[in-house]
Amino acid sequence: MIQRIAIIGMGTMGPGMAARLARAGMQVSAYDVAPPAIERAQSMLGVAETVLDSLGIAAPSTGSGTVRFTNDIADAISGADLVIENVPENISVKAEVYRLIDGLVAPDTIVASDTSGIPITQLQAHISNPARFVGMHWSNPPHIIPMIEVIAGEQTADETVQTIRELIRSLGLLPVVVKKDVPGFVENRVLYALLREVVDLVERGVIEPEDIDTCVSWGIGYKLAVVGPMALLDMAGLDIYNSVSTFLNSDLADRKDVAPMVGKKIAAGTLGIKSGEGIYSYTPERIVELQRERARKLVAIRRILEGTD
Ligand SMILES: NC(=O)C1=CN([C@@H]2O[C@H](COP(=O)(O)OP(=O)(O)OC[C@H]3O[C@@H](n4cnc5c(N)ncnc54)[C@H](O)[C@@H]3O)[C@@H](O)[C@H]2O)C=CC1
Ligand SMILES: Cc1ncc(C(=O)O)c(C(=O)O)c1O
Repeated sequence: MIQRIAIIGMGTMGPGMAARLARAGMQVSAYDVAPPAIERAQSMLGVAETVLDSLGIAAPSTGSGTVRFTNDIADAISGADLVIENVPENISVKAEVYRLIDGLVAPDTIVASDTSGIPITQLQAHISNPARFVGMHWSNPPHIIPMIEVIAGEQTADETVQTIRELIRSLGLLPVVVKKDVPGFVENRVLYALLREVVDLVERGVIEPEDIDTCVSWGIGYKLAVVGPMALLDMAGLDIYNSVSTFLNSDLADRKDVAPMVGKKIAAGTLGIKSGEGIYSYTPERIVELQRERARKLVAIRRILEGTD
């Protein structure tokens, strides 16, 4: 049974994951190579805990369920039943972390990666016990979004997939097992198809960013939270889908590279919220306000969808 979990990498995703796992009674140890990241993660943990309170996900009454920060990877991993690698989406950075983990874990410890879409088969080539290596892809913000993808690589044992699936279920979350180790898995294949199209539409001057956000959030986004895309096909009618696809599919964005608009913004140092400007501009006050407002709305919607409101 999984009780002790080490998270390696405490940037954007780590603190929310740690908070959520601790609420389920897990003993979490949290490590990052960068001391400022640990400092930031400590305050982000507090924010995530407040959101979990508002979701009604109470801390265990038994005194279990803690998050312990450490700047020593051996200390973080010692005694862990599960190690979740959560470092940047770069195969050589991840491989170097697996090399370190390899020398520290017990033979039966499961090592999971929160990769957004690097095939698990590629990642597990860098670890000496690939049968115990699995993809565990959380969605951002991880303390609020209940769905987690579970992905086996070619060498992952079925038992490893089942253990992680059961762990996610025991947290009260929704595991989705992806049956083939395709790049991007499923969530990001769907998201990136949408992102490629919206960036293309803005780049071609078809629509302004604010208007496409309204169109997607209040049109398909709002609807998809209630009616999944396969169910939506039935709601619209397969004959309609067939008619529209006949003229539309060949006109959809299909570029293989990344749109120039994105490269230009990155070259100018405008990366989004983290640099104060991206598609939109953000003041520090606006960032705090947006984070609060988004968490509040996501919590409210989730409670309604779960029927708890
Ligand atoms: N940002 C997002 O929306 C999502 C990201 N992911 C995936 O999760 C993983 C982490 O992503 P983020 O949290 O966004 O990245 P991030 O860049 O915000 O944080 C990564 C953290 O890893 C630390 N780090 C770097 N090298 C390290 C090492 N050798 N040992 C320990 N720590 C190290 C960095 O100091 C940083 O704090 C990536 O694989 C990413 O693709 C998955 C779901 C959503
Ligand atoms: C833009 C973007 N890219 C990747 C991910 C991910 O799931 O890995 C997300 C996310 O929201 O979680 C994302 O927004």
